[in-house]
Amino acid sequence: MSRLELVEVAVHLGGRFLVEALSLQVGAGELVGLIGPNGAGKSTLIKAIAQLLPYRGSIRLHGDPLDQIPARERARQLAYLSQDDRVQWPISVADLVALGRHPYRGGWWRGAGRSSTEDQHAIESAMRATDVWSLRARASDTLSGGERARVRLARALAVEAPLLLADEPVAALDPRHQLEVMELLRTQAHQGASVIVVLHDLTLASRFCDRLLLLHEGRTVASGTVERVLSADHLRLAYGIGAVIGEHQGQSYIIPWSCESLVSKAERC
Ligand SMILES: Nc1ncnc2c1ncn2[C@@H]1O[C@H](COP(=O)(O)OP(=O)(O)OP(=O)(O)O)[C@@H](O)[C@H]1O
Repeated sequence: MSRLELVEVAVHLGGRFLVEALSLQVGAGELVGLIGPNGAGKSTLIKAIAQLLPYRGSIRLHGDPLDQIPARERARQLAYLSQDDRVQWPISVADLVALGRHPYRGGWWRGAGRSSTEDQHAIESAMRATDVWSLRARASDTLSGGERARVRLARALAVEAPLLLADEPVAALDPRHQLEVMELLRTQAHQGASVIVVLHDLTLASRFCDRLLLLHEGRTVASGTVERVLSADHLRLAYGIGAVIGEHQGQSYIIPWSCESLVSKAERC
């Protein structure tokens, strides 16, 4: 059984379908890349899986409908890294990352403030893995964009959830940190997590993901292996680009090269 199973998922908002008839299975140990142009529905789909948007169809985790899993249990099972990187208050980096352990703590009447040895271990190892340990005493609202992105990823990793949903975790990062974060996500998967990552960098998607789902206008254009999804035809269809697709050390790299005429919805159907 797949750990996460989406069947015919649709999100209808603002009078139109933002995601339509989308099915996907993600197993334990898989890193799945969600790609597609701006407005394709990637964040909408991730938010629906995270139960932050109403949807039709079925989303199951370990065979159970996600919307019926009690909120606290769901918060332990599913870590969500949103695209929105605003930090509104001067919370310390360590305290922000520690919020990832909130689902493991009791309510205020059971000593909510106390963190266990496991909590402290999870927080420290997430901060070290994302290279933010040295920032732990800093106020989060004074960080650079890339530092903030890594702190937010640390918070998601601190949950130690079997399902990790990461919406554009490398968008603000320099090339070295991009590679490090992708390695980290792959390590999470190798250690047994199911990871879905939204990416715009097609080479990172190709190098690190086990499978890809290419969305356009809320629909699946292609799904499956990197080779199958990242074809010249699919890139032209979804993004309206011509791309240089090459190979280095046995892996593909993709350089967006030219703007091609966009294929209209009517032509695609
Ligand atoms: N709450 C909403 N109500 C109406 N329309 C929405 C809502 N949220 C998103 N949309 C629209 O749905 C479409 C898909 O948005 P979404 O954020 O999922 O795209 P995306 O693929 O993540 O894009 P990007 O790469 O730009 O982040 C967009 O056209 C967006 O304007």
